[in-house]
Amino acid sequence: MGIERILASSERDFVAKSVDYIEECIAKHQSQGRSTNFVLGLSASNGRVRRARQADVWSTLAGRTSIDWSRVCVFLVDERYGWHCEEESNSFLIRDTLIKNLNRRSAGFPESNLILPSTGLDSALACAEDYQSRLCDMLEKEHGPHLVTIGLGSDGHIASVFPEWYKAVPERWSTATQKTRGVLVTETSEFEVRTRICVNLRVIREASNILVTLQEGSEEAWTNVKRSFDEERFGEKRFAKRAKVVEPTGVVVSTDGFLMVHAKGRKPKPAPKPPDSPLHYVLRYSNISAMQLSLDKETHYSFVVMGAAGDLAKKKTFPSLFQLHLGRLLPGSMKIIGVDDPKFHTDVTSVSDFWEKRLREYLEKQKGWVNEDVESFKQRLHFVHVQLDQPETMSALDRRLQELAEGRAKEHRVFYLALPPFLFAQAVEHLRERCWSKTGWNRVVVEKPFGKNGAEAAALSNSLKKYLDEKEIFRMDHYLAKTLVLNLLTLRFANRELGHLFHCHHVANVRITFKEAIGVQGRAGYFDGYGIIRDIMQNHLMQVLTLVAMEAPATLEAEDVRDEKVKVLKQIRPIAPRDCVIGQYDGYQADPDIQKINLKQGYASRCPTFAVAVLYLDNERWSGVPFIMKAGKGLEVHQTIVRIQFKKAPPSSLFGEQPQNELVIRIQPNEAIYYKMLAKMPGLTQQARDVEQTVLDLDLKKRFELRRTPEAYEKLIHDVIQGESHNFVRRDELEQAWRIFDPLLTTLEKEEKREPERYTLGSRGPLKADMLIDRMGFRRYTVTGVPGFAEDDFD
Ligand SMILES: NC(=O)C1=CN([C@@H]2O[C@H](COP(=O)(O)OP(=O)(O)OC[C@H]3O[C@@H](n4cnc5c(N)ncnc54)[C@H](OP(=O)(O)O)[C@@H]3O)[C@@H](O)[C@H]2O)C=CC1
Ligand SMILES: O=C1O[C@H](COP(=O)(O)O)[C@@H](O)[C@H](O)[C@H]1O
Repeated sequence: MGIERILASSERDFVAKSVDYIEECIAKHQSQGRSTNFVLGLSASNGRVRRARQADVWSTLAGRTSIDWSRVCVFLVDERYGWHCEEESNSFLIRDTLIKNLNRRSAGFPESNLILPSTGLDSALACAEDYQSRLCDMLEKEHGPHLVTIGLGSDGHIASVFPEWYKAVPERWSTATQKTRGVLVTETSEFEVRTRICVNLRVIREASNILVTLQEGSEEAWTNVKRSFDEERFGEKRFAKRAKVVEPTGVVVSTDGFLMVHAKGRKPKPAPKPPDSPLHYVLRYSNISAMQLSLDKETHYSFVVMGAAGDLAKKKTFPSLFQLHLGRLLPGSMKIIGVDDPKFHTDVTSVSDFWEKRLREYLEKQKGWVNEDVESFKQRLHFVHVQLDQPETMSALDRRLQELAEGRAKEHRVFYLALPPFLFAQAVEHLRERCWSKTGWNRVVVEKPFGKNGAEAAALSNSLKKYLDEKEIFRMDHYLAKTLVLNLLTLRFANRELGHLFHCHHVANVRITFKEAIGVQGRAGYFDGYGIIRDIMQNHLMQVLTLVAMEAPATLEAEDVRDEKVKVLKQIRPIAPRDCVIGQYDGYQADPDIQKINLKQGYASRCPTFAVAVLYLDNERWSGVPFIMKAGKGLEVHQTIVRIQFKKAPPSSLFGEQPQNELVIRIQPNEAIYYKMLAKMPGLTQQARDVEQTVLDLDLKKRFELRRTPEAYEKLIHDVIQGESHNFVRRDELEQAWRIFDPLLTTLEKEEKREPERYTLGSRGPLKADMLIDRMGFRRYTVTGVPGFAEDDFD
């Protein structure tokens, strides 16, 4: 009886050490040439963070090839009963991780060796009885369990034996500790699923090995179990005497961070009353290995959000940080510090204001968390006031960050500027002078807009350059982290044959289209100063175009990818004003913010909420192929699509007049790649008329069984912390993008003062835009392959 304690220094280490432990137990059993199967009892955890950790352990375990999986039986230590969402059950988690991965690599695990409760049965009792009979037969036959994994809860519970449940009714404790193996129906008010199916403590304590994971929040429960256990075994005096050199449980610290057990002692006396944790009871009979995630004592991370009380921070930055927290993707020792100026946001004066008035609404909208997840996220959060016109407040921020680092040797800092661009330079100057870590790296994230034209962007870059090295600047364009934008290089260069189709030999035109159904509500003030060309085309769509058109980079390293992007950008001609149509939706002028602007400037806003522009690349690959960019707000749908329309076969070719093939990459919503191509319809004849356009379809959600695709902001924030800069915009990319758009913007705004075409809110945009697209040679084929044109069916 005793405890071996295993300390893991990071999430990755936790998973590796847990899997190593389980693998070792199984390998030892199997190498002894026993005739019985190894019986592994698994329990899941509550809360998204812990379940994600569990899922990682089980998926990784499935990859261990030293295990003979045909000789392993797996059962569930506990399950939620009456949970109507199947995906949240523990059985689903096992199937979705361990079993799925074992099957994927044909590891020979027999389905009959998986024993799970049937929660579809009519009552919890019937479920428990049924499970007990199947489980106990297996345990009897295999002389198991050989290993049981359990977590310790903050209330001291293990598996689904909750102190509140057995303390409420005295007989329940004897049921939980009955002399024969059994399955219980228990209850908890702690978690969203109250009724539980759980093996009794006899099953757990009979296991040859028990692995207890001590998760966030269970430290106190763990200390209490140890204390009362030691008092029972050694008495208080012995406890005090031994405490100096050896932990009271008999645990000796070894230099590699593992704690080894040398517990010896008397026979335990039966507990007079139910203990505060069932773990106490199990400990009296079993050897236990306790796995604990300990915080990194060397390195501290601060993620500082400047402008934390603003719109971007609450809508994008903090929800993404929360998701990363839920996915265990933030370093354990990372603190998140919201920083704002009390002059601008007088309602936020403390961290609790910040939580209540800014974050709560947006974070609680996210799915799949439980209170523990929110509480552990809150532990990371701090709020500090800084006034950029009072630099000493920046020094106070520095002192606060040092305090939070608690004397760790290395301190890394991310400064995320969720600020208007006119404040970037001032903020960076003060940060660099007063708030720069001297013991670790510093990174600054800036958000678009990067100026209103090339000259402004260059001035901004120059002022940042005064204080920062280019590798310390992370210019964010969130389109670069959308799942299918990230996929573009893979699609083109991993599929070599497909890559060859991206060439003027085959392509008639390329369309890159962004449509938003909403207008500029709430952002009119900002938007009117920029317009759709600067807001969407010059950055987001230009980045997409670059990835569609560029040559293969030498490697996937950041600088190689960005070098190649700059190369193709340099080959793009500035847009000719005749190749552009702009529009504004009806009702834009009625926005109260726009009316104020109109009054001030003395004329009705000419800001485009819609634009189509045609770009040409002067290089071997793309010569003569029009790239048609379209972006609009207040349109008929919300979607972003890249459509590569291939050349038409000659009229007298084998199959006559046929629609053009298209490769479509739907970036959002519902990420998909589909290829509209020709096929012969089933039937006896084989004529040109039997050919029809059909679709080869890759729906990413269905194909990869994705339950949730990460938000682009999550990916980019994670990249910043990792120091991965390939999805951020380099200064020269930005300069090139402005070179392409600057002449067009000058002509539209200063020379022609062009009035935008009006279009109905919720329509496809102005007719003139379709006429331009038609002139560029794009032909629309309906789903059945019939050509169509806007004039015929304009809505
Ligand atoms: N995996 C999947 O999920 C798949 C889904 N589909 C769905 O099937 C439907 C048809 O797909 P698809 O054939 O690719 O796309 P559409 O027929 O919807 O659009 C094809 C092209 O025609 C243009 N267009 C549409 N309406 C008009 C119009 N009235 N006048 C002029 N041009 C027009 C569009 O341009 P513009 O962008 O300017 O409107 C677009 O570029 C879509 O809803 C698509 O999502 C199809 C295949 C696979
Ligand atoms: O950067 C911007 O992007 C959003 C659209 O982003 P998405 O990820 O929802 O496609 C747009 O609404 C906004 O005007 C623009 O500034």
